[in-house]
Amino acid sequence: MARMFVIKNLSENVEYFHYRRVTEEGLSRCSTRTKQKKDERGVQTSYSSLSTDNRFGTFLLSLLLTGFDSISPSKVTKTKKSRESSVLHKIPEVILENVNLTEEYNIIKVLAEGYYAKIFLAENRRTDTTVVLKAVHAELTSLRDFYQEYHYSYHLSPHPNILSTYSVAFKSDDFYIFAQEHAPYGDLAGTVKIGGLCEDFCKKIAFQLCSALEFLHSKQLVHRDVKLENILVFAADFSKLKLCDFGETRKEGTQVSKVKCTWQPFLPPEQCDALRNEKFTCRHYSDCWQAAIVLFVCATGNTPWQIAQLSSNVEYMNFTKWQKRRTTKVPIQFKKFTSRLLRMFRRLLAHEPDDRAKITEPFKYLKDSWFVTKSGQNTPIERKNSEDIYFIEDDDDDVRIEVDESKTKMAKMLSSYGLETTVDQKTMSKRLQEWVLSCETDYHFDSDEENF
Ligand SMILES: Nc1ncnc2c1ncn2[C@@H]1O[C@H](COP(=O)(O)OP(=O)(O)OP(=O)(O)O)[C@@H](O)[C@H]1O
Repeated sequence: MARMFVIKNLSENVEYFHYRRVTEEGLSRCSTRTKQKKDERGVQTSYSSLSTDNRFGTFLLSLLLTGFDSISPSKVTKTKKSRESSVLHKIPEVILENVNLTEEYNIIKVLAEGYYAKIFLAENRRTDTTVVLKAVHAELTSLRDFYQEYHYSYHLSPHPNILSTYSVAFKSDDFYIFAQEHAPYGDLAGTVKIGGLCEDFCKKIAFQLCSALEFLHSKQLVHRDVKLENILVFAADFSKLKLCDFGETRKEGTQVSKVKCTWQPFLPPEQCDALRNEKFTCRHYSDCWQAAIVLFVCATGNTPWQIAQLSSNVEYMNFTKWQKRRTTKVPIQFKKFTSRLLRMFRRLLAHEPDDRAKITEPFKYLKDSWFVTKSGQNTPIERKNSEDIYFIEDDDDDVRIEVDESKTKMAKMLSSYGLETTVDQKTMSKRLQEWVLSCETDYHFDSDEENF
């Protein structure tokens, strides 16, 4: 009984600890979120506390005590950063309790099954709570790797766009298992249709995905496997999404090898040529690349290329030519996008990792139009009255958009006086061609064209 009391208090303190972390990050919705987690975890904790007379109790205590580090009075002199990294980057050694899965849970169905893991929708027989159990094949995964995934999943849970993981982890037969909340609409891969989603949905996805990744990056963590299958949907209108699967998550700067069983079109160029076990440094720029590919797929229903390899892929080669302004021809698969969104893709999909924009880049474009309208117009809608800072950049793209706007205004004014200003593009191109051919100098066209 006394032990149960201790655990309950500890779990409350963990909630307090999470609350502190969330507020320190300045995240909104933290109080409701914390309350919700407390309810969810309350149920789970009661399950855990019933089993305290075994080794799992010890492991749980050590986990909870790790969380305590940051509020222990003896550690108050530690800086915020070192406190966080001592909790987040220290993966404790654990011994998992053996649980009879079918005795404890009623397995409702298998949600997904891969090479390494099975995902069950299950109901706890004692508490009647529905949870998702991620069961990792013990033969194919070391206990340390399993626990690392669980540790990151659990400690990143406070963010509203990261899947909540409960304080329940155990071993059952050939599986290491931990429990998470259930996403009723599955993952993004199952919801993105041919042709892609509407602009509004794409923006919601961009905001939530990048918020989650920004949170990870602020903790010096890199997800490394950002793809549609790892973004779970909680609302049909995409107003609630959560990032999951932290199995490949590593600390920034560590030596890693290629993610196993990954989908090639999502690999950043610097990883395409890496051999299977070749080591390279883990950098957050790979998440930026993958997030851009996710957004591209959401917007179009396709990946922009099969592999980001200059030597073997024409689509990627054409894209880099345009990106480096060696041609003004926008790659066909990007034609759907406005100049603003093209700019975002150009910056997030930079070939060199160091040239790539940060994960917060998409936030700059949330008030712009993303898709070219049917009439072929390429003008951002909400710019005119927008007071946001995103347009006050000293950048050639923005200057150009200002010019476009002035042109539109001028055209409107002239047409109100009966003056037609529309230009026949074909005639103009022909005249331009003739003029170029008539010039003796070998002209080099700069990229200062419509889509930059
Ligand atoms: N909490 C959940 N709610 C609903 N569906 C889920 C949940 N967790 C996982 N899934 C489903 O299971 C799939 C696999 O989950 P997850 O990525 O965690 O497993 P994995 O074995 O690490 O996958 P992979 O290694 O192939 O990326 C997800 O793409 C999703 O469709």
